Amino acid sequence: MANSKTSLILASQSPRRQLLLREAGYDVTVVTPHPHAETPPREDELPRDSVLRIAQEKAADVAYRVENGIVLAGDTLAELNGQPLGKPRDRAHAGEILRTLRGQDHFVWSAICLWHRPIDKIKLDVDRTTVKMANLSDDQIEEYLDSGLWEGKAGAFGIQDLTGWVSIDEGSLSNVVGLPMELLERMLAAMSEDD
Ligand SMILES: Cc1cn([C@H]2C[C@H](O)[C@@H](COP(=O)(O)OP(=O)(O)OP(=O)(O)O)O2)c(=O)[nH]c1=O
Repeated sequence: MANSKTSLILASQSPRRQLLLREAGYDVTVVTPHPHAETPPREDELPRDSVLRIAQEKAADVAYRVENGIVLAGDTLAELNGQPLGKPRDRAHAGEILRTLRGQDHFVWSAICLWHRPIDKIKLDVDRTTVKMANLSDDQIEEYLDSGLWEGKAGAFGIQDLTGWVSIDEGSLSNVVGLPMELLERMLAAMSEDD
């Protein structure tokens, strides 16, 4: 269970992952993975497999720089009809993604990799949430693009920014924000049971 004594080394520059962990009472130290640690989703790879692979790449990059403790890395992608939707390149790309997603049920996948140093025990798992985006008007999309809040977010949106416009059909909210907290608790429990 999460408690104030659980210490994690967060292999992520994501402020949202950090906040979710701190709000849940974890003691967090951040060590950012090198940008080259992560290789982008491949064309022949399912979104589920991409997030699992990339979460492990980020964890590995930090694990080799840490002597002791549990390293945590995550990765998040949206998926529409089998196609991965990552972070937008720029405003125009964000608009294109949002026009594709509006009115659609789609998935958000987040993977977690836990890497226990120095024994190098690794746990890797993934969660999926089904998300519905309202049929946003062009004006609503422009308003959101003007806010700049789409930057750095998979699927070009933050469910936390679009209250009332995006809802969850099934699954975890924290998974959409980038770190499925329920899955994390189960993985940490499984890791300590193995000891
Ligand atoms: C779909 C969705 C994504 N996101 C965010 C979560 C992730 O931070 C981001 C996807 O990018 P990621 O590559 O998973 O993570 P990151 O680049 O932010 O951080 P790092 O690689 O250092 O771990 O999109 C939201 O905040 N809200 C949402 O509704």
